[in-house]
Amino acid sequence: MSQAPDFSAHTPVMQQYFRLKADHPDSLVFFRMGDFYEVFYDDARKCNQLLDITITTRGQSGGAPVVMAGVPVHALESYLAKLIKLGEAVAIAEQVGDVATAKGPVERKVMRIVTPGTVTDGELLDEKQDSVLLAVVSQGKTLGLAWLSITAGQLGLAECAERELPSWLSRLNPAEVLVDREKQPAAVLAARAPITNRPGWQFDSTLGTRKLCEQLGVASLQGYNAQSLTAAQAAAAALLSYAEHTQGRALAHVKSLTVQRASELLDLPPATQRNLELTVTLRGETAPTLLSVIDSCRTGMGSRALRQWLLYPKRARNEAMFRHEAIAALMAAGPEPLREALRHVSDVERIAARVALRQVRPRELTGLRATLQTLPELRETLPADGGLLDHLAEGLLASPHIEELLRRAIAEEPAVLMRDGGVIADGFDAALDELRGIQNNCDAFLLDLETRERARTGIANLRVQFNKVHGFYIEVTQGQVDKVPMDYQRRQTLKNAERYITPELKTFEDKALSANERALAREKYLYEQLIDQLTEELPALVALGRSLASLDALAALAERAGTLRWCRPEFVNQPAIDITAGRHPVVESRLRETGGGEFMANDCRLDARTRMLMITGPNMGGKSTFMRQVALISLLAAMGSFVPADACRLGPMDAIHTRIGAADDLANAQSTFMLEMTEGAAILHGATDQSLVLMDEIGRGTSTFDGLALASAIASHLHDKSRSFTLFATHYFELTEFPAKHSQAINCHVSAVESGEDIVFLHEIQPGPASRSYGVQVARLAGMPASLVRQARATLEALEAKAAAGDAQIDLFAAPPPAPAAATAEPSPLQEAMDAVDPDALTPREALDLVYKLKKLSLP
Ligand SMILES: Nc1ncnc2c1ncn2[C@@H]1O[C@H](COP(=O)(O)OP(=O)(O)OP(=O)(O)O)[C@@H](O)[C@H]1O
Repeated sequence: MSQAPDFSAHTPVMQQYFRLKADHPDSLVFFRMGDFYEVFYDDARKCNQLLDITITTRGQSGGAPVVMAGVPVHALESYLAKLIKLGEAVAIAEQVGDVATAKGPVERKVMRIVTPGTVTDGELLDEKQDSVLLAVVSQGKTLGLAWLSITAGQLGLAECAERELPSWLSRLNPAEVLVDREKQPAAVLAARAPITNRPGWQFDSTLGTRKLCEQLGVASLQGYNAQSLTAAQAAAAALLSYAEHTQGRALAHVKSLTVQRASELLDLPPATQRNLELTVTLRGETAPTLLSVIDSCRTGMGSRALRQWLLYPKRARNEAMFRHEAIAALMAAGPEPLREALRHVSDVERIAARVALRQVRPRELTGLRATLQTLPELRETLPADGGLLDHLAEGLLASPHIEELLRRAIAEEPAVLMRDGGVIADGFDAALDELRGIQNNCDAFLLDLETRERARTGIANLRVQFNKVHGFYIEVTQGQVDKVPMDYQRRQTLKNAERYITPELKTFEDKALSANERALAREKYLYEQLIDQLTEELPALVALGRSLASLDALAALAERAGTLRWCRPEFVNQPAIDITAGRHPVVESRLRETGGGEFMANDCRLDARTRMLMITGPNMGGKSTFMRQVALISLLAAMGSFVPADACRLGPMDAIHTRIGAADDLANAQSTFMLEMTEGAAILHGATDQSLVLMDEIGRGTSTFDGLALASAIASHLHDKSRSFTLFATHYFELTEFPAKHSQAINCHVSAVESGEDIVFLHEIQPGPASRSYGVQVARLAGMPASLVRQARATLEALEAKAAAGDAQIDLFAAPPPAPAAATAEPSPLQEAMDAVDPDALTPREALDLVYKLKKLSLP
């Protein structure tokens, strides 16, 4: 047994500090001392580095000076925001005892722990993005995932193989990841989030089932189809324990659970999310991205819903079709009245969470009240669509008496913080009104007393007054002091005046001051009671938040569809990507903003007979833009949005894979070419005949022949084996021969015309291969020196002449040569050992052992 540390050599306050710190070794402990939160020793040094606050030493404790730093109480939130961004956890210890009556140091307690994944303060949160806490645990070959957004009140569960984890991490974008201290899955390191170690015993399936059932108020997880997800349940156990631990209470508002199965979602691997710039640009900015173009939401919760729809599109298309129907109805009615009404709506989703955590502030409740008051008007603006809109309208009905309660209970314009009082409305509570009456009568009493005392003493300029430090007093100027009666007791002497108190005034003072204190205490009590009542209404509040969020997101999509002239996509059951006059939403809006000219719309026609487009044409011609726009249109349709096209018909789709050249992944020590091949390999393994694959200039990272050979082999694989819908952009002219031997591929090119020495891009996709690549012209456009361009042109002509006179072309697409025949009919020991290997199940150590073993077996 480990012994409790001995702090007896320290001062009583520091002993108290060390005890709290021992309970929170992984957090910075902010220790409230009067108007400051102090941090000590190593925490102080860390804060000094991270926050740039001054470090000092003061006094002595345990035989050494106390190293400390402090932040003022009023500035806490801004410091917390910085620390959370840096991935730190902070335990906040408040003074909970009575300073006046405490013997020894006043009692202190950690009241909340703020960590990146569990923050709930509006000031610390991104309005448009949920903060997600994720727990990951491995059970055999399966990883269990459980995640929670405390402010949205939503729990999620999933299970996956280790190699699928990066996809989940990029989708969930967690703010903090919990792992088993003893058994951290290696792939978790791919998360760009702080990792928090938790004890192994907390990752327990049985405990998880129990905690989930308790949380959701159900007897079994069968209703969620989650009863067999033991790994995910184990993760949920640790997740819920940690969330409760940081909040210091149960999470009453978390009542919804979503079980995500990768097989039900349109797969968007990390490379796709990155390359298509869905929520962040390749440079890491939040605009211009697909989300920034479609998000014209009026509320933060609307923006968050839209992000969710974008990143979790379903393969089954019924939900998306309901959204299309709702958008059509909103467009027919005009979405503006609804959007106007949404301007008066507060973030009900987050307010509900803060009610549940008992952190809700008075002004948030007036925001909620105003929202509830606009609901009737908002409902008026909703057209009926016989589906989703009608369903969402029902969600708005849920809470008539909450509005009534808030109207009666909370003042018109309450104080910002409860501690100042002035929050509860007059007329709500008789006892409070009476106490306030005493305070209000104060002025009348003082005036009356002043008149009486002036008459009694004959001092015409005598004044009865109050200040916070000295309380009530009667002030007499120095010249009149000799007229003061015997019962006046001196309270304070000033330069020009004396201040007195009388027994009558003292009695009044006691009554008034205690009334003030009692009124404040009464208000606090009433506020707590109000929160109790609101807690009872949480299911209605949560449902209201969801409905409003969805309505806002739909109204934004309707507004965008109208403003940007988007069309309603149609889903069909046959294989098809049939887009008429499609546009790239982000490039088009950038062109419009910068006055860069009109976007050239293009068609894309793929079906069971034509599955691959071999796209050629000059650099800068618009190949990447075209390919991306096909993917973005498919994704927008799947999430339930209208799409930037004149018409769009889409068959079933299970994934969007992209391989688009990016900068070297130096951080992971991978060369451009290695990355290209790794990503390419992942696509070839994953793509099916229902996948959309974008291949942009694959093979360019190596020598021409290597690159060409690989590119053609990859194209063949996609065409013959995967049979995916493939857009294949290339600079290898040789590949324009590909369609001649592959019946489901056709050539197309982006058009450009030469005018003199210059080149004009038309950005139009035309049938057939490009006639030339115009690389030299593009270099000229880019400002290469004229002499260099002349030299390049001469070299190019020489090369072309040589090629024309040369041998017949090699057949790039000939069937691959047969694999060398096996030496014997029996499999060799080496072959057998290889067959037994399951690469995904190996630890690095086992992999190394295996290499030794194989090496040995391969020796003659
Ligand atoms: N359809 C279009 N209408 C108008 N402008 C376009 C269109 N397509 C592309 N552009 C413009 O041309 C620029 C280059 O397009 P893009 O990057 O798609 O060319 P690319 O052929 O892929 O070039 P590279 O081969 O060098 O990668 C875009 O940034 C955009 O400004």
